[in-house]
Amino acid sequence: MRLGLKLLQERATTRSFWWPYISNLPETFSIPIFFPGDDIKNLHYAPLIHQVNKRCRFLLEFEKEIKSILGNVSLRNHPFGGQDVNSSSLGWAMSAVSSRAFQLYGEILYSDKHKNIPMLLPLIDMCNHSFAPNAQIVQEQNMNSQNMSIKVVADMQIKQDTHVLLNYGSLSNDFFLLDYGFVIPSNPHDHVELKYDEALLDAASLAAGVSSSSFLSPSDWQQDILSRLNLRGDEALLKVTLGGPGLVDGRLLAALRVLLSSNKETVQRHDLDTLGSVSEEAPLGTSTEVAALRTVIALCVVALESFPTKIMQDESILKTATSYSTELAVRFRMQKKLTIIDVMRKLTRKVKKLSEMESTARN
Ligand SMILES: C[S@@+](CC[C@H](N)C(=O)[O-])C[C@H]1O[C@@H](n2cnc3c(N)ncnc32)[C@H](O)[C@@H]1O
Repeated sequence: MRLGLKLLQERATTRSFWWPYISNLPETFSIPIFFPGDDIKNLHYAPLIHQVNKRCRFLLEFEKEIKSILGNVSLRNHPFGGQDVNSSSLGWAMSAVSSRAFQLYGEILYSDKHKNIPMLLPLIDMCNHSFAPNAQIVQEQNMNSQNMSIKVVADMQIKQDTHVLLNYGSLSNDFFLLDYGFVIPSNPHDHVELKYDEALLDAASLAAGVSSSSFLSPSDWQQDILSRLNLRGDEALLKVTLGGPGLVDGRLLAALRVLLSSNKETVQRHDLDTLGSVSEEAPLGTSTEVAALRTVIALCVVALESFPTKIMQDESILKTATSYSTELAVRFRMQKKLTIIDVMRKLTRKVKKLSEMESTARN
């Protein structure tokens, strides 16, 4: 927000050096803090709605704080030239920074870790995002150096009239929408958040035709592993994800494999990383693996059903959507559902392969 305040200050400064840049910034941003209430609801995804509301509350609180600080400041000492600073101008500044600033490295903190500093880079910030970029930002020397330079370096020959594209980072659609106001179709880094809940796992495994009493009453050794996975105890972190490069949250997969295995010795032969890796082929045996993956598929069905609309309905809403914020909200929730379906497809393929292996071994 500090950079946002600086931007507001320069915007209020007569003959600011930065005026040519500031006057070319967008006047409005299509990010969810500016969506009408109905389109925030239209996101249909509680974790993002929570983040949007949190940012809106922050802006309102910040407005109050700034107004109380600036209330008695004389015009001569006013940092914004007497201009009103309210949640709307603060929201503009926050959006300008979140959608255009790049994280560059500042001084070294310890070993080779740098403190990241957001910086607005006129001209460079004209480049759009792509996961298949044709250029990258190269920073030479850190921020405190006299010789610091920031360049856009092409990774390949870029033809005339072709967009110069940078990779903004391996971000989920939550961040792309929240900070930049767009959604990437088939984003390999998109995921869906779920709450790890043993009653939900029990219901999902029943629906998947997998029977185990361990979900509601795990044995002591299973509880011990769940604690090591940070899924039990007062400080437990119950947020798990489906999708993204790992396909299934390693902690969720490890928990399912462990809860569905009755063989303590086999489980204890593996470390937590192996237990949670989806690329690890059936570390606890084929039948445990099939049961674990079927339970995840059933969890996917539960997650899909928690959305109030189906993809087909979303598609027809998109055909008639009258505002850009409605379109973005619907595209966002559609991508979440497609992410879940992609996980289901990939896991179903794995289950099929494992089941074939199991029946070959039996015959
Ligand atoms: C750093 S600016 C890039 C330049 C911007 N297109 C402009 O004309 O000023 C970031 C903004 O560009 C747009 N943008 C960047 N990459 C995009 C993409 N892949 N799809 C849709 N919009 C994108 C979004 O509005 C985002 O907030």
